[in-house]
Amino acid sequence: MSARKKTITKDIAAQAALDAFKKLNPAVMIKNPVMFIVEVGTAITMLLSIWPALFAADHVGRGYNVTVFIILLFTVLFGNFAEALAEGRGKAQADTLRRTKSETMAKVLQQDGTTRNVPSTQLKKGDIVRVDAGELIPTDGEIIEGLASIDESAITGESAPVIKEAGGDFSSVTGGTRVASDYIIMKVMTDPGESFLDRMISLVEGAKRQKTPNEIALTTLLAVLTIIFMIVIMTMVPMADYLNVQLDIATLIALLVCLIPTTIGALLSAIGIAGMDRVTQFNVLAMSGKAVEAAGDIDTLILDKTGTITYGNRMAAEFIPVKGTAAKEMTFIALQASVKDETPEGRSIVELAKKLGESWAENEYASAEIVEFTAETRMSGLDLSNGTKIRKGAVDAIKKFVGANGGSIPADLDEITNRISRAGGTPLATAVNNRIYGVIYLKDTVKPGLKERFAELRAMGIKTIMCTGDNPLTAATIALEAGVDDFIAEAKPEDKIAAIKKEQQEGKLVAMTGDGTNDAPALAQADVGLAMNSGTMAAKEAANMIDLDSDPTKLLSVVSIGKQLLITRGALTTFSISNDIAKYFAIIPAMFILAMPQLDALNIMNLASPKSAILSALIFNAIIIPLLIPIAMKGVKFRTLSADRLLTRNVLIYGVGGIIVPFVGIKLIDLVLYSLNIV
Ligand SMILES: Nc1ncnc2c1ncn2[C@@H]1O[C@H](COP(=O)(O)OP(=O)(O)OP(=O)(O)O)[C@@H](O)[C@H]1O
Ligand SMILES: [K+]
Ligand SMILES: [Mg+2]
Repeated sequence: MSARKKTITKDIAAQAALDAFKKLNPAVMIKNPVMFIVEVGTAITMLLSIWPALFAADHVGRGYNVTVFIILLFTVLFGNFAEALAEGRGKAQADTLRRTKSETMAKVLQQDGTTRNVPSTQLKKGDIVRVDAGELIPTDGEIIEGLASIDESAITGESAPVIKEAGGDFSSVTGGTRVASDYIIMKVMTDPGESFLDRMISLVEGAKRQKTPNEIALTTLLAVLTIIFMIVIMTMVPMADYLNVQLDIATLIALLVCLIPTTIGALLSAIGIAGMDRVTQFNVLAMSGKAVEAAGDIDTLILDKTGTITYGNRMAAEFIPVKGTAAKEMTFIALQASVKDETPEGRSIVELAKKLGESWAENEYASAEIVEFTAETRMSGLDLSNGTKIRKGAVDAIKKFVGANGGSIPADLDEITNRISRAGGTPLATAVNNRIYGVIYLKDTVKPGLKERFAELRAMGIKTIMCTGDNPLTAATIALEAGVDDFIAEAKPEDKIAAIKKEQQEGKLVAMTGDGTNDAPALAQADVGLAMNSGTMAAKEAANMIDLDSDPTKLLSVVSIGKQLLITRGALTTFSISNDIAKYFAIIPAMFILAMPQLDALNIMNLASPKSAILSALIFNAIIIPLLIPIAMKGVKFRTLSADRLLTRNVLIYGVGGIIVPFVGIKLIDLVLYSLNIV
């Protein structure tokens, strides 16, 4: 958990206070129907403050109109302030990010091998750029040559540099980060204005924030309630006439505002923005509020193994020949199968072979055809010009390859593979044409602390499934070590999608975390796709969330925040509506008591006067908004309880509380107004 960004500062609060006035613009307010009605009421009472007899004969006086106008104005401003405050931290963060986006000169490689200086803002997709130690990476791209340590602190806030290299899942670099040592040659992958940093800025700033389907539904419901109460208030006019109770326009407006759900109306968008902001504080970029909400309802989490559950730096640890093959021969074949393999696995095999004394001439394999690794074939290797096919890859894939060439499977192959797999390693079988020579042992490390966090997810009722291209035995070992509930082995990209679709068809919401290009389609299919920042560009583009710290258990925090967001919205809606009901019973008896003494039984509040009842309720209605801002921003306290118990608890606290609090609050305000001789 990171608490590296400061919460609300004085600057943010001051800016929010200013923005609260700017947001009075009716064109902006109309998006929030409840508060728009309050604003219209504010405008009408403003007119009445100037011309008390504008619409009807005046019998309340200017002072009363002015009072109602001021309270209404504050009601609207408080709501705007809540929203502006929620936006504040993101805006401040966007400013900081913008500063890192300083224009740099990029060294673009020309056809003839020389470089030409081009401003970073003019780089286009496909340009090849050289970046040396100490220089800023001008824009997003993929390393095509070199290995360098990159300082990504400008984006992740993490000061320890990360190693990035050509080939494999760690080749993507982000504009605005810095090459700390060595150099890289990179291929530009984004056009101007569409870089990760650009997207990040507009995200934290909330520039493209859209209402989530849940928010739209709730806004509609609140609008309907508002219309119903408008009708209720209008029917009150003839009733009051009949009873000889004089109801003036300011009072009717005040009554309406007290009864419509202004509390949730004022806080609704702040709750959503604050939720997204809280996700950002955990160093996760959420592309939409919808994704955060979906995270709150996740049933199943599908994780990719390599690079997500494990660190993903699978290194060759040992070459194990099958019986009848000499160790030296096995090493040589492993080397041949990997000389042109640019993945980290391939390079680590070459390294190990070198360490074991193998060497080869500069252009020994110049005429050989490279067979690149794909997640589909799960093999890689070389086709020599004499027709010899050298391969290494997943054991089942190599078995099929050798079988297709008429070869047989060595008797001890399975035993060797099982030994590696049981240790959690990845076995790569090596073969030439129809003969298997042995197995390469790739070692990887499970990230620490996963077991505890997966246990927490289980306690929330979320099932974790690891999905890997590796063999079932390795998968089982790693699954056990990491503590996931289930695993799918020998999975090709389409199997990952199928796994997600299967869960979705059962009506479940599915989250997926992954880092590789082969994970991209699955990340897009999932309801919540969380890509590791360490991963490929394709994964990051397909996902709707990116974890800047590349920690798969971060999803746990995101799930908590999502749940908290949904609960907070539910709790404050409950509170708001029960508040309004309570206000109804507080005001109406007080208003009609003179005309209908029978109402005295209902007049439990015993307020000073009908006027005091109205003003006290209206003041309470206004100040409850800023009082609830902290809850809207931080979210209601959230514990890992079952959904049922959470619901009961919240209905009790916010429903019953919502009825009691206004009675106490209104009575107190009434006493104050009375003692100050205001009413
Ligand atoms: N460079 C390579 N050459 C040949 N075979 C490889 C290479 N890298 C991986 N493999 C084999 O292909 C399998 C699938 O690899 P892939 O990277 O698609 O999935 P994975 O990383 O094992 O699983 P995950 O989806 O968890 O990341 C690996 O388990 C391994 O057996
Ligand atoms: K209200
Ligand atoms: Mg992978």
